[in-house]
Amino acid sequence: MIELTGLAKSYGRARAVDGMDLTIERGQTVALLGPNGAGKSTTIGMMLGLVEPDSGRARVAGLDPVQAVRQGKVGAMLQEGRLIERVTVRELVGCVAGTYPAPMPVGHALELAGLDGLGGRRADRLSGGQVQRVRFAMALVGDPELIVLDEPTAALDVRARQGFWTGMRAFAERGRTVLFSTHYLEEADEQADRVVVIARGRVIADGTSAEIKNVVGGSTVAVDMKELTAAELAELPGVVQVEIRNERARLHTRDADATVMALAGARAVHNLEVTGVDLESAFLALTEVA
Ligand SMILES: Nc1ncnc2c1ncn2[C@@H]1O[C@H](COP(=O)(O)OP(=O)(O)OP(=O)(O)O)[C@@H](O)[C@H]1O
Repeated sequence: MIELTGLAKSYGRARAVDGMDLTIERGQTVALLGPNGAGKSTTIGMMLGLVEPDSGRARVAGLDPVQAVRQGKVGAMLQEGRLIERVTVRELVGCVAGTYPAPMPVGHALELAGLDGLGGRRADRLSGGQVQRVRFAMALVGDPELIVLDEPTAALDVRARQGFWTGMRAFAERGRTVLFSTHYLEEADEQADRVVVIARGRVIADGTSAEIKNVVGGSTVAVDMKELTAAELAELPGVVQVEIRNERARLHTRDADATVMALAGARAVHNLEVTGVDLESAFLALTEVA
């Protein structure tokens, strides 16, 4: 659905996107995760044909991004953009629907975006969170093959955020492709099939959130020390570091399953505890070393 090859864009001396290669299959929900200034918005801008790359190529649904947008294959929700004044929410969303070849009924888009009851409200008399939902309805009303959302939940409170993701999942379940950028690691973890971490304009990690966690720290396996010495524990499969405190060993491992199996083989499982690295630590470690 999306194919970026060697995509690059600089603003003066700042290299916003620095040779981005990324392929996203149809039907995937992908999070683009990265710190401020990582290049997420610039990448999205190039995918939508809004930003001209210096080099490399972006293809969307096999087309040049501008063509893909013109043919109604893409819906987008960008970070800024005021709504047109003096029209109702339903009129506004209906107007956007009219620019797509096969839109969904406006009422359905309003429902997915959590706007039922607000269709008759003037678009310039809404709260920040409601505006955000109207922009979501505008992005999905065309029933596009791909929806691209740049930090979609930035202005939403916890409840509105939950509502937003319910609507987004319902949309994704129609077999649609979703790409969203976020700083919220929990969102990437919970909502995406795949997490692409970018820093300094490059992809630095790409996989399921479980895989991303594994790349960095894997897990910690703790056991009471009995049968094995510290040196023997350090030799177990997956183990990268051993800490011993009060007769208890904490093994940092890249493969908790293999480590635990080996411990079991040595009959050295006593008070076993396995903890995973959370995505937050994985993300920080990745973006620091990038
Ligand atoms: N129009 C512009 N003019 C000059 N520099 C820009 C412009 N847009 C982006 N940049 C620079 O390019 C880099 C990448 O910015 P971009 O907005 O793509 O990152 P981002 O990951 O979306 O950040 P954020 O999470 O803060 O929105 C930053 O260093 C930014 O200052």
